[in-house]
Amino acid sequence: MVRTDIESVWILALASKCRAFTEENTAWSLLIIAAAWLVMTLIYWAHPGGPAWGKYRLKRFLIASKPIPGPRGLPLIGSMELMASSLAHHRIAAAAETCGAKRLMAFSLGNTRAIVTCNPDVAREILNSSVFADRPVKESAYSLMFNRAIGFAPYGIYWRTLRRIAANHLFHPKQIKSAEVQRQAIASQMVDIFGVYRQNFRVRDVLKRGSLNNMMCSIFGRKYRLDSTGCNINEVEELKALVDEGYDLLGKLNWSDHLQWLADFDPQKIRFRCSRLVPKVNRFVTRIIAEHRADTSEKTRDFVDVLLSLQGADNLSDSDMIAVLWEMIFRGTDTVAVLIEWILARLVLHPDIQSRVHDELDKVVGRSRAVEESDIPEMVYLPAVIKEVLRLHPPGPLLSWARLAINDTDIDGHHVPAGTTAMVNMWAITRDPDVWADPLEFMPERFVNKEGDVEFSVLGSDLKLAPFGSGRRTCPGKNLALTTVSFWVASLLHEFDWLPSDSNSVDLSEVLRLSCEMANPLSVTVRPRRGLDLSNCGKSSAWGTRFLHSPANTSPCIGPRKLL
Ligand code: HEM
Repeated sequence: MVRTDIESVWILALASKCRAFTEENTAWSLLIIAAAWLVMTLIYWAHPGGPAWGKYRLKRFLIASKPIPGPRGLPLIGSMELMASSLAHHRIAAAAETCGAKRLMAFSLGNTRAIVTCNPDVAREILNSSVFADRPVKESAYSLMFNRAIGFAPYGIYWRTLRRIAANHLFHPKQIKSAEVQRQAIASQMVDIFGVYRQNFRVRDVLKRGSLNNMMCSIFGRKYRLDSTGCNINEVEELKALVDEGYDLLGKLNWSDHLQWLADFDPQKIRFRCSRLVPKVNRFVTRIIAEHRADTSEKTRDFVDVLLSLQGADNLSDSDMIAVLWEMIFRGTDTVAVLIEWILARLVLHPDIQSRVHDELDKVVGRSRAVEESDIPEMVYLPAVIKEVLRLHPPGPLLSWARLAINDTDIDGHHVPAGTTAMVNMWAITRDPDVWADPLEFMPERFVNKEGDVEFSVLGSDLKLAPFGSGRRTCPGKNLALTTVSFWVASLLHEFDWLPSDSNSVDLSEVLRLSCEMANPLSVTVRPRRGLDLSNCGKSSAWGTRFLHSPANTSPCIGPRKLL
């Protein structure tokens, strides 16, 4: 230390003697440094794909090898505007078209190198490659502890253990089947609520609440009624607020993730909001875990019980358990509700298709009873409708969360370095006329098999339509999601004719948050098909109005549903 100080003094003394540090020299030096920096910034930026790609390739002298085509964007920040949009999937598709890079496009998000494909063959190469088994972790995901949950956990033993536990318990076909009773109860409550309200109402809040209650029951063993009656009302409201806030934070493009020099300033207040949310989530989930530990009675096992019973290497710390449980609530809630809203919107918009679903329900179920889950495998047209909606309105148009290259690799003949973020634009693939005939037409028939045809699977084997992703990190909740969506849609369709509301026609505009939702929530009128007796519910109850237009906070009168 002393030596360094003495050396510095000598250098300064010499420099002053040499007159190297005159004001003029310093100004020139700064100017030269600034000019050099500007030139380098422009050189990096001039590279196809923008500054992050230019920096990587020029520093490694990869000038001769074929670059991946892509937009340059702006110096320093690259193409942040592509992802900052609420229609990122549209913008990326348009940019790929413009650059002639539908197979593979490179772009820069600040310092982050990204690639995206709008082609099913290249999508398969990316998603099924072991190199892309990791995920880029956003600051918000770290702050919300999601790096310890399945979706953001780094590829490795911990992630594999979590997937195995979830597959053996939460997503096991037996477990999915055993939750049928709860799905039935929620479907019945939804029918009651829609039957009360009947005219010109929004479906979204009820669907989201139903979906949340369903996950709360499977994960935490908590049974809430959709009308929020009883002492749980505060807990439901608290939970909903926590989920909404987390959803908003994870769905935002955080500029600090890609421009590290911004991180200290937290310009979008994302770190600040995460730091306020985490203790609330911890308190909420810790309370439920403690109640499970204290409860020694015989009851149906939920996912908390499963995690608490794990022994040896599988045993999770409390904080890891909180992350895993919280993620499941999170992932399982909105995706399902968003998809059902799109399905209902399409059926309102296409009454001819709706009446074909009704005909099928009448044939398979008959009007004398409600739908049961065992009816669904007998149906052909309803699954085709659901697939067609997944094609035109995939809830994760960019497959929700991107993948990260663990090692250097080659994709579609191009060198892709480790640390590159990879995305699949499933929305663009499913609307590509080279992949689907009449891609913009809503035609469920395309999924109705003719004699001898193999049924089209949306579970990830065919990348022409893989709304749940594919490969190692494919969605583990896909069977649970499809079971829930099919049953609830069948129940809602069996009970009602779905018509547009008087004031709002169906608007198919989209907004991409964490999932891709209808920008203008669906508003409908329903007409009972099976003669529901809802007389004891009071059609104009104040509750009905409040629940369907704002968060529920009063106790409604929901009577038992009777068949006339
Ligand atoms: C319509 C409903 C759903 C859709 C469209 C959907 C879609 C997706 C997609 C596209 C991915 C990324 C896959 C990939 O990278 O290849 C994903 C991952 C995931 N999903 Fe789903 N999902 C749905 C429902 C659910 C449900 C109900 C759950 C759980 C309760 C769930 C839990 C997860 C988890 C934990 C991951 C991360 C997997 C990993 O990284 O290993 N999802 N989902």
